[in-house]
Amino acid sequence: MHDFEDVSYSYPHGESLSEACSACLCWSAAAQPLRCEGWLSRIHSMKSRKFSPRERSTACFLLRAFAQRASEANHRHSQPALDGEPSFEQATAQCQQVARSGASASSAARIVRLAKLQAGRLVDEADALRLVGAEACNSFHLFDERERVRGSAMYPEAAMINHSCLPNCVMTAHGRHLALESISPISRGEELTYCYVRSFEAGSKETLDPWGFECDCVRCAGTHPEGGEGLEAFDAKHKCTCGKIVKATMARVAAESGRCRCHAHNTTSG
Ligand SMILES: C[S@@+](CC[C@H](N)C(=O)[O-])C[C@H]1O[C@@H](n2cnc3c(N)ncnc32)[C@H](O)[C@@H]1O
Repeated sequence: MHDFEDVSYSYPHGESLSEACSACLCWSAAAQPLRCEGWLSRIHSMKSRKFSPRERSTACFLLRAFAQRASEANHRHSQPALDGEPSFEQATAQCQQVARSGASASSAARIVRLAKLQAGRLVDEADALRLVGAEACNSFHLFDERERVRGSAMYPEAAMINHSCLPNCVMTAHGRHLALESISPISRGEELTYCYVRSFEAGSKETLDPWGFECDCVRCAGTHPEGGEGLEAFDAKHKCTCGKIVKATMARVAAESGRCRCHAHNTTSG
């Protein structure tokens, strides 16, 4: 098991994956925010209500990203703060405080307003959308023992690993640790891949649709050297009854007992 200790960004109190995102802002399925038309007006309309931890963390992430960007680009740094608005440093500190303590409706609204203001001044809308998408696309959910999402974390090394519908690894979360385990022999120099989606429907374009990229893996490109038979053999060996791609032993146990063990496996403490 490999521990990715460098958790550079995390936020507590995530919400259940099964809940639909109320504002289409930040959703586990990555690139969804990128497609959200009129994102800035949506964030604006959030002023009127208390917003969820997921939404809050997106706003916080944006502010931090903008703050970092500003400190890297000195000429931008010289822009004066808008009347009555805090500096980047103050805004970032506020964000962190809100993220730590949980936001009241008014401070949440303020953070959102700040994010919108800073976004408007420092990055264009496309850039802001790209940032939100990148955050969602590159972070991993942390699950509790009942497989509810309790948070998300950015693991920079793990974020470099591409998806495949015919992967040679599986990624599992053990508390705050991610484990990347091989499920088939891997040649030297061969790319490591795992399947991004938890319930995998072979050949279904919709499965990956929310991620916003077109998969070019061997299965999707139709270039498996053994053709359909090779794919069927892989699925028979590695597809759990729940649809997830797992280690062969787990798929076998699920097939024999009729009971999926993915949940237990995912929540085993590392
Ligand atoms: C978590 S990142 C993986 C690392 C990324 N390839 C990089 O170089 O930073 C996810 C992004 O990688 C690309 N990607 C991952 N798997 C892919 C696949 N099977 N086919 C095409 N693009 C893929 C997509 O652009 C996706 O949004």
